[in-house]
Amino acid sequence: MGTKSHLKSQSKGAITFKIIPSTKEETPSKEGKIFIKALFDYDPKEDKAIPCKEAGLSFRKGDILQIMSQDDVTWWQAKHEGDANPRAGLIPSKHFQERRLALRRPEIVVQPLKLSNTKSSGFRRSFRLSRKDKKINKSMYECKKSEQYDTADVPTYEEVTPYRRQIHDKYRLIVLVGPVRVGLNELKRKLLMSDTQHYGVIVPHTTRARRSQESDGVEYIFISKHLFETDVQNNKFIEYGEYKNNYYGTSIDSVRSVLAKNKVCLLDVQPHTVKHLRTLEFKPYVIFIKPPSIEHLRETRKNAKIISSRDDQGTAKPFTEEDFQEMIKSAQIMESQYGHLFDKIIINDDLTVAFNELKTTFDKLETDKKKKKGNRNPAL
Ligand SMILES: Nc1ncnc2c1ncn2[C@@H]1O[C@H](COP(=O)(O)OP(=O)(O)OP(=O)(O)O)[C@@H](O)[C@H]1O
Repeated sequence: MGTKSHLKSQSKGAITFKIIPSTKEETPSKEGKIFIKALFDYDPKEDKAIPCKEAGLSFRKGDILQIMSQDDVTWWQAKHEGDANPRAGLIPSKHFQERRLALRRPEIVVQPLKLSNTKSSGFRRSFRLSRKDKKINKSMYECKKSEQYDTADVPTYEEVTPYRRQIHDKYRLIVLVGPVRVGLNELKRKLLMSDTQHYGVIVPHTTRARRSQESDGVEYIFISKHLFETDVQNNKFIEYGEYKNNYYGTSIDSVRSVLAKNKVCLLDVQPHTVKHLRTLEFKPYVIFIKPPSIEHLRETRKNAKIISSRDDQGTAKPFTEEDFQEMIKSAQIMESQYGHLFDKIIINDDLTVAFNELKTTFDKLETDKKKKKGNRNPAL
């Protein structure tokens, strides 16, 4: 969608962040330590190529590893972050892992997701309905190079740097991703209601006519088609789409304005958009909301109603078996294609349990920071 160049040019907002040259994997960080986030699961016992299985270090997708040596081009030495044991284990180097995964690629059959774009009419309902209508660890690490995923088709490792929010820093952006109808809006609404001062959502732009009960800048920011198209040209939108001859979009500035109010900005986007948001300015914490098994969907959603995506008047209908199957299939595709971008996965089975897990995740991030910094400032 081309928001990247714009986002890049705006990334100066981060004060404490240091970029390292993107081509030098071996460049040590300021403290002389290199940390990487694993983007795949690794078990040395399953690896036929490793020279000594006992010397290997197993890890899971999402683990943070500290690199101890990159002297060998094929096998790096690493240990789990925070592990007091000084003994490092062998892990495949980025180059080696990329090469062998690329060779294995034909086996992986991943269907491209049908994603909303300029001409799409099937984008999330939340895009079209105003939010007002619907009442509403451990140490943290963040990406060092927002460009990495653009170049690396094969997810292996991503270099990260310890995340320390400074007192005057804004909150990180919270990005929620999930298949259509999994319950993103419901969870967002509950979060907003739980603390309206702390959480915020963006006001989307639209070119549709304002209705009598609506106010500009509240339900939507109403703009002309011409201006919308100019803004698209200028990469001002994170996502946009067309529905019934009108444009709807989420602008980058609308995210900034929520963060400027010192609120946690809750934003739901298509998964392919996440990589454009992974900038030094936003440092998004990405949560994938996943459906439970089909049996649990049948059980939990038996009284739930969905609003038809083809109907702007809000007509509700019950979930069908097809809706459930689609949700599960779409979640599988999302996870296999974009799983390496998710910081956390929450299963929306029982709504209250999912909400509490979401809340605990945020609270934990904040509590950890408060403890570390010894002050009362919330930090996400
Ligand atoms: N855990 C749950 N248990 C029961 N019902 C749920 C649960 N989560 C969501 N729902 C219900 O499912 C329906 C769809 O949820 P919601 O509108 O939040 O989904 P969404 O992912 O935001 O949809 P869209 O993609 O259309 O924007 C709503 O009626 C909601 O109340």
